Amino acid sequence: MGLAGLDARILKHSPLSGISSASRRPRAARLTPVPRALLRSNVYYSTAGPSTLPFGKDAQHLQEWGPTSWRNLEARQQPKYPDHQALQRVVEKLAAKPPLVFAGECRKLQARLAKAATGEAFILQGGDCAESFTQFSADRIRDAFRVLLQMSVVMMFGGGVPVVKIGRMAGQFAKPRTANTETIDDVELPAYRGDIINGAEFVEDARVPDPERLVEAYNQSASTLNLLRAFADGGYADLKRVTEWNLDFMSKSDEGIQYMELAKRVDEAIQFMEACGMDYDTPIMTTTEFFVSHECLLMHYEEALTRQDSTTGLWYDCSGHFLWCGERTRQMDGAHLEFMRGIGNPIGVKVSDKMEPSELVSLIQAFNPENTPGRLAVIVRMGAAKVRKHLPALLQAVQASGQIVTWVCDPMHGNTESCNGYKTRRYENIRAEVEAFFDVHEEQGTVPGGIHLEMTGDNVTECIGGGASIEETDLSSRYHTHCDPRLNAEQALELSFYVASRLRQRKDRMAEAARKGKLQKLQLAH
Ligand SMILES: O=C[C@H](O)[C@H](O)COP(=O)(O)O
Ligand SMILES: C=C(OP(=O)(O)O)C(=O)O
Repeated sequence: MGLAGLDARILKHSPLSGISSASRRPRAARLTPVPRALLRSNVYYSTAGPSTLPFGKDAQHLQEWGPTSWRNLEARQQPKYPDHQALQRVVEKLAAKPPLVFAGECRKLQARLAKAATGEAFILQGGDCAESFTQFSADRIRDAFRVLLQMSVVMMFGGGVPVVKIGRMAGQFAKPRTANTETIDDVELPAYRGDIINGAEFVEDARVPDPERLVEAYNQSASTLNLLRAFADGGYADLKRVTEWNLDFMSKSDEGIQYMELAKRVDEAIQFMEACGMDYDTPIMTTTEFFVSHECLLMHYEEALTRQDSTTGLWYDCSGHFLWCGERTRQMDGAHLEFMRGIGNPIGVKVSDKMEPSELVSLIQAFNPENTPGRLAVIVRMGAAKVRKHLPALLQAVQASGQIVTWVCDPMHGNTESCNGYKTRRYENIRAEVEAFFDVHEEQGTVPGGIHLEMTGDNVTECIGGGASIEETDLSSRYHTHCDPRLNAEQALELSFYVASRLRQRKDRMAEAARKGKLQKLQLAH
């Protein structure tokens, strides 16, 4: 968003055909105040920049592609709707609705992701595991947005790089499941697959997939986006409000206090720059860019929101700026890959330890045949120990093939465990995976480009540990997620301080390498 310089294209509706049947942790390193870095870190946001096209209009792979070509292939993790005509009516209705995002915004995000691939920016992607109809409220959206803003300030100020903010919001409704059914007390029902598909209550009626839910998800996404755009552009994200973003329940926590110290330094830096004569009232300082993303899972929803950009002729899935392909649906011959390879949005693919290096190279080739920087993020989710074991070979294979991708760490999905009947994750394991991710990149000379988190601005007790000291026995107290456990605001902020310290180290190393390179050149010249 950050609509300054927004290149809003007029989009044509796609010619859709009918539906086929078918305890305390060690503190992060102290951060040094670097006012100039803060200001510099925003510089490239001031211009729209070149619009990176994901592929040429006549790209070979687009010849046989269309928004419906996925239907010829197996689509995993799809609901079985009892009434296909009802589904068809809903898809036609959605196809006539306005796009939620614009092609120009997607291209802008792609340019940001390209920066993250080379270490000139860092991605912060976060939000609910699954958005819910019943928990939808303006306050919850504001609180999630606010924590993401706080985290980005910590990472920008501490790490000295621009942070690209992407919410798992405004469309993150559909969930892939390990099992098709759920059994409680000998009663077996279809699994809950996200509010866009069926209801979470453990009763038979709720679990029947209902196509009308696609419309409700679209409407909720439109309202969420509307609010997010207002927060991003309407004064809430003004850097002068940096000290006001702390959530009330965090004001006395270690993370809240550490954040306030940092925020005051940012505030002083702004005052200093103003005293120097800087004109504060520019969009760079008073607004922010914010993008939205979700898993590209429910194919009929994605197809219905796919539109052709009239200026470039390319197709964009206008349900969100960034879409990712999940670990369970990334088969080379599957419908999800087929659909995603043709859309112009920047995309991601989740990768576990099951991925072989050669398979990853083929997958990247399929998703990004023209090797466009920023087009593809590889989101690694393996668990800390597995990252150290398996990631080096993946990095080496991709490097050897010359492929440009943005490497992102999802430290949530490889660390899920069961405790007292709850699905949970331990903060220490999450942090260990982030640490391993940075370490391995450092060893391999590659670039850690971002972090992907299931998190919330709420004071929930779903993940164990961290400075918040949530214990196993606390899980029952505020466990609100409909699917997977999320970091609460305090835990998420704590993690951002750790990431900031690693970004700072990375920046210092890059500066040192550049200095040595210059010195070497000078020595060679004499
Ligand atoms: O969020 C991701 C998946 O939907 C989730 O981890 C699957 O969980 P399950 O193994 O309980 O189905
Ligand atoms: C399902 C998800 O992830 P994965 O595909 O990595 O399991 C998710 O991010 O919600």
